[in-house]
Formats: sequence, C-alpha cells, structure tokens
Amino acid sequence: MTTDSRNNHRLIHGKVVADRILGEVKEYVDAAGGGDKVGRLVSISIGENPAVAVYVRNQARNAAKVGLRFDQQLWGEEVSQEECKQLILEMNDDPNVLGVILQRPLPKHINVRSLQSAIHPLKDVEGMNPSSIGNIVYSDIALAPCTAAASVELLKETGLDLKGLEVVMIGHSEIVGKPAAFLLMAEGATVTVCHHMTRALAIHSRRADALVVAVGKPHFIGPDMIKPGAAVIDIGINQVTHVDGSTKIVGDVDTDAVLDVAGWVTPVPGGVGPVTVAILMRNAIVAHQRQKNAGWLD
Ligand SMILES: NC(=O)C1=CN([C@@H]2O[C@H](COP(=O)(O)OP(=O)(O)OC[C@H]3O[C@@H](n4cnc5c(N)ncnc54)[C@H](OP(=O)(O)O)[C@@H]3O)[C@@H](O)[C@H]2O)C=CC1
Ligand SMILES: Nc1nc(=O)c2c([nH]1)NC[C@@H]1CN(c3ccc(C(=O)N[C@@H](CCC(=O)O)C(=O)O)cc3)C=[N+]21
Repeated sequence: MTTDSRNNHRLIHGKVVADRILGEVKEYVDAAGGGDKVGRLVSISIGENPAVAVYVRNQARNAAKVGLRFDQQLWGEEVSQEECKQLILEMNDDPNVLGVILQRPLPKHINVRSLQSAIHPLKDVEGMNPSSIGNIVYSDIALAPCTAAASVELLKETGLDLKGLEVVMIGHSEIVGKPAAFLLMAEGATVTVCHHMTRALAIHSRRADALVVAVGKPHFIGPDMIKPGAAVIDIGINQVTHVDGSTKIVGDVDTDAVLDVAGWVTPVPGGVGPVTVAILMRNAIVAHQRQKNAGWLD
C-alpha cells in the first residue's frame, strides 16, 4: 500500500528540527572559540553493536558539522567494571573532556547504573546520571536523555499546545519512556504511561491527542490504535527481513497505514533519530555552560 501523496504533508521530518538545533550549537561553539577550546565529546561503546554503530557514526558526523571534537572509544567486551570506572573517573578530571556518553547495550558483566553514576553530572551529556534524571523531576529540563528530549521537540513541531494535552507514552524504559513522561509533564501535558502490564492498551492509545511509542516491535501501532487527528511520535527502530532476504529499518508504527488517520506522524528513519543526535550535541554545550558556571573552566 503506497502512502496517499495527499497525506505526506502529515509527516514531521526530523532533519528540519535537527538542523535548527545544530545551527544553535555551531553558533555557541564558534563563539566559545571553537572545538579545541570547548573540549572533546567522548563516546564509549563496549563491544560491537549495529544500532550503536549507526548512532555513533551520526554523532561523529554531527560533531564535525558543529565543530566539536569527537573521541569515539570502542572498548573490548572483556574490559572489567573496575577498568571502565577508572577510565571514566579520569575523564571527569580531564579538562579537555567536555562530556561522556556511554552507549547501550553494555556486556552483561558491566553494571550500567554504576558506570552512569561514575560520569560526573557536569560531564553527563546524556543526562542518565541519577542526579541528571532527578533534575528533570524538578523540571530542570535543559539537559535530558536525548531520545526523550527529541520526542518532545518533534511534538512541539506540530504546533499543538502541550498544556493539558492528553499524551500516552507506550514504553517505560529508563532511557526513553520514563524520562519522556517527565519531560512531557514539565511541559504541562496530562501523561499516561503504558507498558506490557497495561490492560487494554487500545483504550489508552485511542484517547491520546499525542501518542509516543518506544516499544521495539515493528508496526506495533496501526490505524485502529489511534484517535483521528492525533500526533504520533515513533521512537522504535526495528530491523525487519523481507522474504527476499533484504532488510529494512521500520518503526513501532505502521507509518503508511497510520498516515490516513493521524494528524502528524514521525517517519522511521527520518524522524526521532536525527533529532536524538542533534540533542546530544546541544546537551554537550549545556554541559559546557554548566562547567563554566561551576568555575571548572578558566
Ligand atoms: N531513536 C532513538 O534515538 C532511540 C530509539 N530506541 C528504540 O526505541 C525502542 C524502545 O527502546 P527502549 O526505550 O530502550 O525500550 P526497551 O526495549 O528497554 O523496552 C521496551 C518497552 O516497551 C514496553 N512494551 C513491550 N511490549 C509491550 C506491549 N505489548 N504493550 C505495551 N508496552 C510494551 C516494555 O514494557 P515492559 O518493560 O513492562 O516489558 C518496555 O517499557 C526500541 O526499538 C529502540 O531501538 C531506543 C533508544 C534511542
Ligand atoms: N546510551 C544510549 N543512548 C541512545 O540513545 C542509544 C544507545 N545508547 N544505543 C543505541 C540506540 C540507537 N540510537 C539511535 C539514535 C539515532 C539513530 C539515527 O540517527 N537514525 C537515523 C538513520 C540512521 C542512518 O541510517 O544513518 C534515522 O532514524 O533517520 C539511530 C539509532 C540511540 N541509541
């Protein structure tokens, strides 16, 4: 089924939002004296993972676009918890390190919560240190987990007034679903959070003015699951293999089918992904500002 061209205008393209954010970041970096002055963004991956590789490749591309130095570190699967913690603590004290992001997933023997806490809050560019997450409960949302923040930016792109908006979040992960719910509450939305224990999911999804989906199941949401005219933010990234063996990335939403009913839909790829990467760059300069205000930088 092809998408009726009449409805393609209902797609919210992430690139437009991402480019606007990247423009602001580039301006800040230039005004601060350029990448050498601002310090490098460190991305830590432990072991190989295709989804992480895509994300890190785009981080590198965007860092180059805004003039930030990017240090892509790939540690072996066998690295110990203690070694990781030691390396991160050294980065906290290294004035040339602007911020650190720890890519997920991590090997089973690594305690992600412990490593997240080891990244100093002022260098925690993904906002996943418990104290950073705590800030968004206090509605200090300037530096928040990237995908959650990207979802809110894309929802704002619709022009809908978030105050009192009925938003249903499907998925309650610590890195997407839960932070997104708090960010939406900070904007004044009325938020319902669903997960696999939620009974009669469709009752919730069909009453939503805006539906944010972070489940990880291809085409999980069809037109029967949404209210006509609703905004649909698709966070899912799923690789599907066709009968001919070719693979494709699709979201949690059946975009073509939903386009006939929804008011707005974010496509996958081309929606939340690019904005997630741009938000990481923006978080990096927020961290720089906070380090300056804390007297860490001369
Ligand atoms: N674009 C981007 O930047 C990013 C995209 N993603 C993508 O977002 C998706 C979600 O990832 P992540 O947030 O890590 O989520 P997780 O994979 O950690 O968890 C999936 C969530 O969906 C819920 N869920 C699973 N099945 C159902 C169901 N049948 N009904 C209702 N809820 C259900 C789970 O509930 P429960 O926990 O109760 O089982 C859980 O909260 C993935 O596709 C991931 O690739 C992730 C990070 C960044
Ligand atoms: N600590 C941590 N935080 C994350 O946010 C995180 C993570 N670990 N591990 C991996 C997943 C995956 N993820 C993506 C983000 C953007 C794109 C992205 O840029 N996607 C483009 C297409 C990519 C391309 O094909 O170039 C798009 O959707 O248009 C992809 C994947 C973040 N993740």
